[in-house]
Amino acid sequence: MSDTFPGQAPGAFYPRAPAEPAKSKLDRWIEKYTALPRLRRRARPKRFFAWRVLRCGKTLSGMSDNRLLAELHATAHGLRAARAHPGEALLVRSFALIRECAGRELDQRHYATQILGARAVLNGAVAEMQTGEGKTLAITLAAGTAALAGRRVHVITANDYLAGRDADTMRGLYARLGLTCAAVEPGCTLEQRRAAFAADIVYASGKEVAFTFLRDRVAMGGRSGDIGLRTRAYFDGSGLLLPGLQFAIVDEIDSVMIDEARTPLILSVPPADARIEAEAARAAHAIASEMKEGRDYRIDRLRHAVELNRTGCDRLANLAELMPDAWRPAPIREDAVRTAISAIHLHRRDEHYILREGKVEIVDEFTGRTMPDRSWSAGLHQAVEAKEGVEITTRRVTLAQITFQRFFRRYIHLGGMTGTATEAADEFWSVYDLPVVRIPTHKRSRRRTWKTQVSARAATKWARVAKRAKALSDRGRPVLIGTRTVAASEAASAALHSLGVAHRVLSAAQDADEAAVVAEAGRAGAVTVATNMAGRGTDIILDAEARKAGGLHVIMTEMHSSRRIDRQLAGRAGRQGDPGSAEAILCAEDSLLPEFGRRYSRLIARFGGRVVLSALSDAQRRAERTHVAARRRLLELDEQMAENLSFTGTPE
Ligand SMILES: Nc1ncnc2c1ncn2[C@@H]1O[C@H](COP(=O)(O)OP(=O)(O)OP(=O)(O)O)[C@@H](O)[C@H]1O
Repeated sequence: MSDTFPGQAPGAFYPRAPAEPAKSKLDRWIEKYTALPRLRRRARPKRFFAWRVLRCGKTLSGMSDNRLLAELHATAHGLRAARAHPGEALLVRSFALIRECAGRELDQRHYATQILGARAVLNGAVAEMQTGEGKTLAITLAAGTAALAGRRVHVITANDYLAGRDADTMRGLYARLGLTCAAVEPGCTLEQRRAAFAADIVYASGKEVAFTFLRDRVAMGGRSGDIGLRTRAYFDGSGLLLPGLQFAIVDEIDSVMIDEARTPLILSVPPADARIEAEAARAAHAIASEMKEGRDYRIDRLRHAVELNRTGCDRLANLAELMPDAWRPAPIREDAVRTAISAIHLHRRDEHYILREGKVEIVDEFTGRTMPDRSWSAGLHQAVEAKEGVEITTRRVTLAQITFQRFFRRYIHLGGMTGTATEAADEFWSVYDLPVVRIPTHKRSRRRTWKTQVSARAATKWARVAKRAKALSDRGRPVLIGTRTVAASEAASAALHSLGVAHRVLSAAQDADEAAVVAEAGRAGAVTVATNMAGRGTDIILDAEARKAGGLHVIMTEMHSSRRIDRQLAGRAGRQGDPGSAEAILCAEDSLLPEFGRRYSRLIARFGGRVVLSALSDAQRRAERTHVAARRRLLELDEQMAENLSFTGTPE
């Protein structure tokens, strides 16, 4: 089956895939047995292809830089002429040239497995390459080839830090290929953003590109057809920031396109009457603080919902004059107070959010990072601000919104890589039409998984964690302690202090010197406490002494709400055939349990570790199912909204 990589809508002003209506269940079912196997076959590892690239590389290694450049020009010309079906020989040539340039520029030549991964991406698949297999370098083969063929490539990373880091590392290689490369920094001006997106290869987080696309959609002002856009560009400059959505390669694709896909992206502006909004949020908070759980309201922690009872509603009716006029009608005041109660009881500081310079910043559960430019919707953000007594920001007016699911489907070509795709293979297919293929590892993994320890109380857990870290660090092994929240990082840090273990902490609250902390985490005897920030994409490089002592040991101190995140954290150890180990030290008070079944956490604590472990695993599976259902609901709503809008004449 021949290789193919589209990405170009010939001659389009703003190339992007059409917004297709949702497929019926029957269509999906038929495609699962017809299209999916075909796509998988096309992308699956073909060792002969890798062998041809390596062999071609031998002929290139003796060439001068100038001769190599001439070869590159000829290959780029061939790729452009071939359009969507370049043929295997051209791809082999292009891969071998990029590989040779990487050898000269970075002193790293792609391994056969990286060649297979990149080929899968070019063929529109998700390549599952184990953690530490070198996806960052593998992506350069796919991105470089697509850019040489004239496509505008977006390499989407899991966060802004990785976008900057990867662009900086690979810029020299791309320059050798005659290609420009840029990273999009959050908070940059529109001009800087436009300049960055003009590069051949752009590294950016998914959120940055999606927001830029939303801005463009607003700027298009309903003209999304080619002629409309060209006419507008002719009269007043295009004003658009992106050169369309041609070719995306998504690193850590499950994090970007699945975990982050639970909330829609919203482009918004502040409203006119900000002062009254703030007054209402403060009044609702004051009333909510007077009310009592059980007497006035009930909290369903499983569903994250608050219900006012009769007494609560009556009490609120008596206090209604504290609210501004517009908030006095019963449904509105009740909604505001329910939100305030939820802010008080269901949203915890240093877990769901942190306070930085008087501002509430949401902490993303999956990445452990703060999301300074995001806010909770429906007044919740303001309610949390009122609870914290900080300045209340205004609820913003929505200009445009899109879900990640619908955004990524607008790319003409889509492919990606991750270490953890299998668990989400069904979702990749049903939502994005992406098959998943497994790529073999370069070297056999030497990572050992130790037996999980479970205790009843959190205090015992932290003491065990600190003891383990001390014992290993004394033997010269670096230790990474993975936590789920900022508060847990503090607990781990206190336990380490009590045993006199020197360590560093990396969390959403202290992310300024991330690169420096990561750089030191692989030194012999180093102990690092980190939230999920270090759980994905982070490359902890061991020094010789640490390698000799047995490599990095990862301690997971809590299960996450998805098995993929646990696997990513363990994957910091034993990379590229290095020695290493990972273990979980858990307890019955871990927050995964209260979130999904606090009712029985005390009960199971009385039983042994096996019961707690199976309750935790059960809670994890339940959390996964809840999240899948939430994403499906969000997508259905979004598709419905898009259909209604197109019915009323707005096609995007
Ligand atoms: N071909 C190569 N030759 C030598 N070193 C390599 C090669 N490819 C990758 N590496 C090194 O392997 C390490 C791991 O690479 P990288 O961080 O890209 O892995 P990854 O697959 O993205 O891991 P994760 O899934 O954890 O994000 C890096 O230190 C990188 O420099």
